[in-house]
Amino acid sequence: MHITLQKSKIDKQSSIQITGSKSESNRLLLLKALYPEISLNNVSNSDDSNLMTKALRTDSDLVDINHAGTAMRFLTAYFSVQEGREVTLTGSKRMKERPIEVLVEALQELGADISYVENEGFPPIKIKGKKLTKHKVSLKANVSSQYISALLLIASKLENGLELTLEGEITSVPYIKMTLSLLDEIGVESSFKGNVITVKSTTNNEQPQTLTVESDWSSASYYFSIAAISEIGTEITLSSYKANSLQGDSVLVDVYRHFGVSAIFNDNSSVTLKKEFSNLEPLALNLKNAPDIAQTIAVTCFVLGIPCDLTGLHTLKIKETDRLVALKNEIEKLGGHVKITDKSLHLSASNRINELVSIETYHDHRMAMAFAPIALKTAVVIEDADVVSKSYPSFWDDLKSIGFKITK
Ligand SMILES: O=C(O)C1=C[C@@H](OP(=O)(O)O)[C@@H](O)[C@H](O)C1
Ligand SMILES: C=C(OP(=O)(O)O)C(=O)O
Repeated sequence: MHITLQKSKIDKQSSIQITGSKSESNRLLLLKALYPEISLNNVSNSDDSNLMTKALRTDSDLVDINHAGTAMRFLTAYFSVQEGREVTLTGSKRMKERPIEVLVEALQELGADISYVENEGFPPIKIKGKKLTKHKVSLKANVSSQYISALLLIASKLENGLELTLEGEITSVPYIKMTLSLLDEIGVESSFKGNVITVKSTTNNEQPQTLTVESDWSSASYYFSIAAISEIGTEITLSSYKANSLQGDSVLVDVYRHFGVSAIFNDNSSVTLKKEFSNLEPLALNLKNAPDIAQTIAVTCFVLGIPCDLTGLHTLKIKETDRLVALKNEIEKLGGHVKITDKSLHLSASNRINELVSIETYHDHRMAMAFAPIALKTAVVIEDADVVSKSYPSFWDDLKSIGFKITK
């Protein structure tokens, strides 16, 4: 479904309730499968979390997680320890191009029985669940933190816990810390010192406990962008957010100050974004800790005519699409100038935006959502707009509710 966003102006004051964090939800859903006494509130209604829920419930021997990267990685670890169970874990065409070797090798090192069904190093994989007896393993930490989180999530159920040694520069660190914080919330002890993470074996925390998922900060990024592009004085209130988030993307609060957007927390349950002033200074930012907001920030800069240098983007090439190439292609269609390397993006200042450009989304929810705020300046077409359901199914309805004019 292609949609057209007419040139729009949003309400001076508006509010949006955003669904739970996909990252927190997918971790907690797995932990709930291991510790059934846990109850969850505000679980994400995203496709990726629905697929995770289904995969954890099914007794089929074929599990297809479509485009869901965290589900693919977390379930690889989960099924490895389901004794006596045999599962083939597969996904979309793109998922079959997203590497999983670092995780598979670490699990095999611990004793897991995993084999590749098509191409070495990539899904689909066949897993024969068994008891893992070893408890020490080293793995490369600069490709994806999801491999590390996957191992940590099952660690407390291993006989002797787990000691992970992380090799090389550690990427997306806040996601690893999120995993450890959630383990701590359910009573699993761990430590993260230097490049070594240890998790204690835990069998006795079967106390009933309810955990509330905070809303998704990556989804909030699109409203930071909308606020930055809107008139001074515009306010958007987002729920349910807290100042002390487990999600690294909450760094948006600091990043968007550059664009004159303030973020004030109200009673630890919502945050109000307000466009306070304009600032056209160039932006330089390393996003290795928050890769999912790179597209949002690049588009905000382009629309405002602000040059930017974004670095630390080495993981973007193996996400839903090669996000560096996708950003360059689409910003250039709109009239911008972008240079990319394998890990950085440079955007030059520009002062015009081509009208009614059709934005290709490459099966990537974040391409669709990041480019939507363009409509505050000029009409734009978003191709395959339903891709947003991967993380934020009601995105287009929510934009309409604050004043965006959207037609099919
Ligand atoms: O653990 C997680 O929930 C995630 C980790 C990040 O991936 P990488 O560690 O591969 O950068 C992020 O991009 C992804 O959207 C979610
Ligand atoms: C990279 C993402 O997700 P995943 O890796 O879980 O597919 C994302 O949501 O931006």
